[in-house]
Amino acid sequence: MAAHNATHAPDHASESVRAREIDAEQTHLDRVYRRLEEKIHEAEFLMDDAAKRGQVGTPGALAERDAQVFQAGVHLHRLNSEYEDFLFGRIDLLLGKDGKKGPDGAYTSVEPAEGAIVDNRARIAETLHIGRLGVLDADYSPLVIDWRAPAAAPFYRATPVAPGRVVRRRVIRSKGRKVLGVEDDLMRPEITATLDGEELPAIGDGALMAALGRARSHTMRDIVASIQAEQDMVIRAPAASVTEVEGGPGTGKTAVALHRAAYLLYQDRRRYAGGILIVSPTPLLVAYTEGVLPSLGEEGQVAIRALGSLVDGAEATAYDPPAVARIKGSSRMQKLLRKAARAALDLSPAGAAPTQCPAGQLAFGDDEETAPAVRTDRLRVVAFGSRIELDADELRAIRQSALGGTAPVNLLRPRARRLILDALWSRSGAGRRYTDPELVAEARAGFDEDLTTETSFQEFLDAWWPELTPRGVLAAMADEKLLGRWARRVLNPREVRQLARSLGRLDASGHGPLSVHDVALLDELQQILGAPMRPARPREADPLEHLTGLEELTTYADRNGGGRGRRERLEEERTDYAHVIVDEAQDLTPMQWRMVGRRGRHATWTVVGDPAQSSWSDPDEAAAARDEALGTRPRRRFTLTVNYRNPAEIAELAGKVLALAMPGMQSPKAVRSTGLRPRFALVGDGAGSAGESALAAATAAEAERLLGEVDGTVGVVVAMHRREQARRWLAPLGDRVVALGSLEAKGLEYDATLVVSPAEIADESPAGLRVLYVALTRATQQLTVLSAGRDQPDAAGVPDLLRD
Ligand SMILES: Nc1ncnc2c1ncn2[C@@H]1O[C@H](COP(=O)(O)OP(=O)(O)OP(=O)(O)O)[C@@H](O)[C@H]1O
Repeated sequence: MAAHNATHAPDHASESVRAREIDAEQTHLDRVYRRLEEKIHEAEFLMDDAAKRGQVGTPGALAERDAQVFQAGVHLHRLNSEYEDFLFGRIDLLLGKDGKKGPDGAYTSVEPAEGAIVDNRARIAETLHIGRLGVLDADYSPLVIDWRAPAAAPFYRATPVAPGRVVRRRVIRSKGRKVLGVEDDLMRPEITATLDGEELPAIGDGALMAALGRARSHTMRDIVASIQAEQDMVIRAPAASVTEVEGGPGTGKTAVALHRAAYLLYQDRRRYAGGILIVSPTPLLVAYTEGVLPSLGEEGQVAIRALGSLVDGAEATAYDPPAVARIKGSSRMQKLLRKAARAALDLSPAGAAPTQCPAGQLAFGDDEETAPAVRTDRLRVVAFGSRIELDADELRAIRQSALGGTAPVNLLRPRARRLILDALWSRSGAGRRYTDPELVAEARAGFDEDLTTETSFQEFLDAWWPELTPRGVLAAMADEKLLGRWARRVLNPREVRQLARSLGRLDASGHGPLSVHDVALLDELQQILGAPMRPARPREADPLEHLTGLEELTTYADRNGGGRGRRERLEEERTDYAHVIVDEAQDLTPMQWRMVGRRGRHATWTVVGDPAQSSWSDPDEAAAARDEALGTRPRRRFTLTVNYRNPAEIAELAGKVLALAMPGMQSPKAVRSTGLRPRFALVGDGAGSAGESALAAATAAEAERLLGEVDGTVGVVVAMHRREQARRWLAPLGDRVVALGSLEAKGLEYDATLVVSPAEIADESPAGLRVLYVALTRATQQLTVLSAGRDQPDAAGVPDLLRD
């Protein structure tokens, strides 16, 4: 933790020293921009030149041209993106142990040379500026070091306890091309250091506190200028295998995960051209975080997806009450879905069990409306002049035998077809007419050909072994009687009823509102059924890809119009990633772990979470599913210990719920305090609609009061069933206020938070106390807890759950 632990020098510098230091940084920034402009011109020239070479056809010229286009495209893509604080940091370093320089032109040694400090006096031997991208001067000396480069690591890692070569660490604040201020931390306050003969001054109040004090908007900001040492260790951890990060609320897990994605791309762009997937629990958190990577200069290869949007063509919009969520998320569903997918074959529209099959119960491929009215309880064919028939029992036996394999159900159809032909052939007795095996084989080939080219035979197959869709099977499970049969020894009758009712919101073809849990079931079914056999979509030719074969240029093209749609489609089609980052991992249900696991079978992983915030009721079951998804890959574990979000006053109150929810679990240490204690408010008495309107009035009044207190956003957290109500209550207050169901608050933060009826939130589900802990840890400045009768508040309005 660099800035946090740093001994901060009092601001001795006079205004003129401050102005001089700002001027010096301005001069450097001007130089950087001049160099950037030169590079832009160079890149444009190269692109132009490369286009001309395209007309020369020799292989050598083409290879050279491709390399040039690639380089120029990378430069243009990066340089064309104007960043507000392109340059944000600087370190002043002592002479290194050896004289070696890295590829970025900086000395590589971490430790100072012997004799670098004499009698507590030292000379600054190297000054490095840190920015969002690396920029070399025309003579290859480093003007700006990329924040992800090894040479930038001391900017984040140096502390007064282990300062290495760093004497002064400076954060530069700028807007556009203008430097506004600097904040310094001295890592070796005991020494007097000189730079170019002048004493090194220290200015400002430290960068971290400045960053934390800023008002929050509806989107997250990057933290490149103030990443702390323990966070930096995670961001720069080697990519191999699995990196697991735990830490309490506000410790920067989400921020670290996003910065790690940018770091991995910087380290090994080619490898991660295979894509990085960031899985977020809710669309709200996706919207909150998705601006961070572009601000770090990365967007092309990273897909941030909510759990409910991981399956193409499905989008979770519905909410499942906890009891239903528990059934759908449980790993017991695997067995049930396997059974349902196989049994669903029996439900063909004219199948052997028509009474069990409400019309249109299943979707058959794309043309469900024109499903043929073919009998599937017997098969009659005419071959070699005689009639052959298979009855219902024989067909059932054939189906059972075909399903004996483990292959996906839709892919077993050719096998079933072969077994039917075998049975018909044997019934025909034709094989016995020949003794010569060659003649037998010839007759059999003719027999098969005659039958399989018959339209009626194909129609029978289509009806008897229809192509099942995940949605169709899910919809079939809404029939309680059928579901009860399929779920025998897996779910109890009450669970069967709850599940069937919940799936009843889907129409016969499985369309209708899906929940985040349904999406994981669809993914599992997709796996069980296998991809429907469709003609491959013709791939669109991309002129730039044709030129270079390299992803970076595609990103450049996307930025410059035209290519974006294509990139989004590529993301949609991609199901296997090179690296998977799971945010709020404690919340994934076993079925969701299976869904996410399938997207990273060959990936390396970063998994961040906090068990104390888990809204899943059976953590052991989820842990087992997580182990299965991550396999036997070795794991590297990190813990983040400092809460950067909540002031100590709010963290302390939340700690009371933590003690109830997870006895013995340590709260992270809050890094600052505001002196403002959380406020307790009460809803007036009243039952029924009077009580409801009192709650509405008190919620709106307190939200309005908080709006007056803070510059940024106010989050109002209510129990899930009150979400819609609360949105209506708060609508007149404008868009600085957001109403959130308790489960939607995950990962988000607001300047002020109003938590409405803690008891109601805690009673919502078996994990309710942990969900309440999440709600209480969303505020960066102020927190109000509003209690109603069920909260049993004391005279001061403190609800029972939050009393000592
Ligand atoms: N080093 C830092 N410098 C400045 N701000 C930071 C730093 N680390 C974290 N923050 C800020 O602290 C807040 C909390 O970070 P983040 O949301 O990543 O925490 P989290 O561990 O994911 O929290 P939760 O578990 O509650 O979702 C964010 O506003 C983030 O920008």
